[in-house]
This record gives sequence, structure tokens and C-alpha cells, in this order.
Amino acid sequence: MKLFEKVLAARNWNDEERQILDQVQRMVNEVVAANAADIDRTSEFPWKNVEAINALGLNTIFIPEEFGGMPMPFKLYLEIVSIIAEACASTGIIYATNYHAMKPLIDFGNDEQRARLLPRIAEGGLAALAITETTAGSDATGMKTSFTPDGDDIIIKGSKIFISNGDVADLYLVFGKWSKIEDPKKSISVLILEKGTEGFNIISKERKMGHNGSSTCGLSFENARVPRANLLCDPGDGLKILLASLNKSRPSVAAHARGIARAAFRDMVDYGNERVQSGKAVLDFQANQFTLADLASELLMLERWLDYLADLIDSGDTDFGLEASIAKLRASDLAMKMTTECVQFHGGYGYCQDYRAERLMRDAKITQIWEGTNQVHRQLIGRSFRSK
Ligand SMILES: CC(C)(COP(=O)(O)OP(=O)(O)OC[C@H]1O[C@@H](n2cnc3c(N)ncnc32)[C@H](O)[C@@H]1OP(=O)(O)O)[C@@H](O)C(=O)NCCC(=O)NCCSC(=O)CCS(=O)O
Repeated sequence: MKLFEKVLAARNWNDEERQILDQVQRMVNEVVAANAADIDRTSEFPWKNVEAINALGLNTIFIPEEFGGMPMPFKLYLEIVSIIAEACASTGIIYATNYHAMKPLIDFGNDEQRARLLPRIAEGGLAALAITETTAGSDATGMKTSFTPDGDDIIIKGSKIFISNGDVADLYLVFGKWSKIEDPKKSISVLILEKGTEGFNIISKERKMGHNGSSTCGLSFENARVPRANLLCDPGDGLKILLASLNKSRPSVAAHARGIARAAFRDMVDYGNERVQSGKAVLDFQANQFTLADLASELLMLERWLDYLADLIDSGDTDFGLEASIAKLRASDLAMKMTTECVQFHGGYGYCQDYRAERLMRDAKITQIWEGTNQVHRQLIGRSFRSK
């Protein structure tokens, strides 16, 4: 693993960051990794893991200091997502979803909204991001949920599907269309809905292939009344917020997929050294060496790309949508390829639950689908080369 140690050493974490990462790794080994198989088997929401994450203050590392946070560089946040996801993909996405849902409030909310709402997350609350609808998946702007102004309130009608943290969140970032604006794209708007709002209900919970500990829910809004004070920016400002939000959540889901890929690679190396067949370690077979060589090269390239992207974002760059698409595409394709090879590498054991290879493979699949399918990302990247 020297190759990896060298690349990771080149990241030059400062003392404080190194200390945080050591604490995260210790907490993950003691709590998150220890619970991962049980969580997958029982599909129970991992509250203990969330508590351990919050006890280290990791829920505050993207929140500005004045609103109860302890902000850290984005690169560090991405590394923490990967470390958690490497141990338990469900816990990784629960943690990352808080960031996905709250970053738009941090970036686009006004001071009153941030001061009122962000401390709820800093104190341990969870958040959810609600964009997708039955008829609005890849075509996210085709959403039908409506926001109708009524005095000091906004009335929400509609529904959402596939919402991570949907049944456990305290705050929901909800996208919908302003009823008084006709143009479908110019009407997109966004608001914060608080848990317990009358007319807001959790109507379903998906049974899934993987990520069993993370809840994925359908939501309905039947004349749910939200104070207008919870609207982000102005009516119709939602498309710009949507695109900016996706551009920040995509590196985050890429870091989550990187965690799954790292786990599978580590397991292949361990198993390849331990397992003996025909009188030698299976890693002594050239076919297996070729597999590891290809996967190691891809993982190392991904590590560097994610660091490059994180550095861009940390430096204040705002035009990184395509770089984010590349990270999401390559990290998720690698997670799927790595985990499939990991199952194959383990032979019959890989197909059984004695090893975590089969869980990693089930957890990897969604990474190619969520936060924009990889087909959408290929289209976004490919068309960028078309002369205008
Ligand atoms: C963003 C899209 C929905 C846009 O698709 P459209 O086909 O409606 O429009 P386009 O012509 O492709 O683009 C319109 C306009 O926007 C510009 N654009 C597109 N993407 C970006 C971007 N990432 N950053 C900046 N600008 C962007 C594009 O160049 C066009 O500009 P011009 O008009 O040419 O000037 C679609 O591309 C897309 O991303 N679909 C995937 C949606 C998605 O990721 N959904 C996940 C939702 S997450 C959720 O629901 C939460 C559940 S959970 O908890 O996981």
C-alpha cells in the first residue's frame, strides 16, 4: 500500500486537520465499522453512529462559526465523508445529506434564516434535500410541487420521492414551483420546511438493494403552510440554487463512492495476501495482479482528482460543475467496478455474507444513479466540447 501512503501524505494536512482525521478514524473503527453489518441486516437507522459523529462535532464542520459551526476546508469534509462511507455507506450518506441540504441555506439564505435554522443542525438535528418527484428525476426541473403565496405564508402542494433522511430530518430543503410565475424553469423556488409542519407527511419508505440503514422516503405536502420567512432568496431564484447545490453535492457523493471503492480495494489486498490456493497466495496469480494493478491506478487517479476539485472549491472558484460531474461519474463507476471485482476476487465467499464484499457491491450500485445518473453526467461533460 506504499503507493497510497505516498499520495495520501502529499495532501499535507496541517496538525489540526491530522488530529481531526485521527479522531474520525478512531470513532469510525470503534462505532461505525463495528455496527455496519448489523445495520445492513436489520435496516435500522444508525442513531448511535449519528450520535458519535455529532459528539466529534462533525455535523458542524460546514456551518459558519457565527451560527454554531466550526468550519473546516471542503477537502477535509470530503475526506471525512470517505472515511465514514468506507466503514458504512449508509452512515456516510446520512452524514453527507446534511451537508447537501444545508449548504444552499448557508450559501443563499439571509442572516435571519441562517441564525434561526442552522443552530438546529449544529445542535445535532438532521436535514434532507427534496428535489426528485415521480415525474422529475433526471429532468429535475420538471417538478410539479407548487408553492402558492398566502399572506405571510406559502402553501405547498405536491409530493417528493427518494428522499434520503426523509423520515428523520428536522429541516427539509424543498424545491417547488411558484404558482404565480408561468415559465416552468423561471418559477422554480426553494424553501425550508420544518419537521412537524401540518399537512406534511412521510408517506412511504423504500426497501432497497443496499444502503439499508439510510432511510429513503416519499413525502407529501397537502396544503402544508410554511412561513414566507423560510423562502430562500426570491420566488423564481430556485434554478440557480438548484444547479449550485448539485455542483456542491456531487463532489460529496463522489467522496462517498470513493469510500466504498477504498473499502473494496483494501479487502481485495487483504484477501489476496491471506487466501492460499494451489500452494500460493491468490495475489501471486498474475490474473489477480493485473486486476489489482488496474484498480489501484484508477483509485489513485480518483484520489488526485477529488483533491484537485476540493482545492478548486476551497480556493473560491465557482465554475466547477463539469469537474464535479467528472468526479461523480468516475468515483461511482469505480465503486461499482471495484466492488464487483471484489466479490469475484473472494470467489464463493464473495457471494456470501461472511465477508462484506457483497454488501459493498449492493451499496455501490446507487452511486451510479443518484445526484444525477451517470448518463446525465456523460451528457453534461460530452456536450461541453461542442463549439457554440
Ligand atoms: C440540471 C438538469 C436538471 C438540467 O437539465 P435540462 O435538460 O432541464 O436543462 P439543460 O439544457 O441540460 O440545462 C439548462 C441550463 O443549465 C445549465 N446547467 C446544467 N447543469 C448545470 C450545472 N451542473 N451547473 C451549472 N449549470 C448547469 C446548462 O448549461 C443550461 O444552461 P444554458 O441554458 O445553456 O445557458 C440536468 O442536467 C440534471 O443535472 N439532472 C439530474 C438531476 C439530479 O441530479 N437530481 C438529483 C436530485 S437529489 C434529490 O432529489 C435528493 C434526494 S436524495 O436525498 O439523494
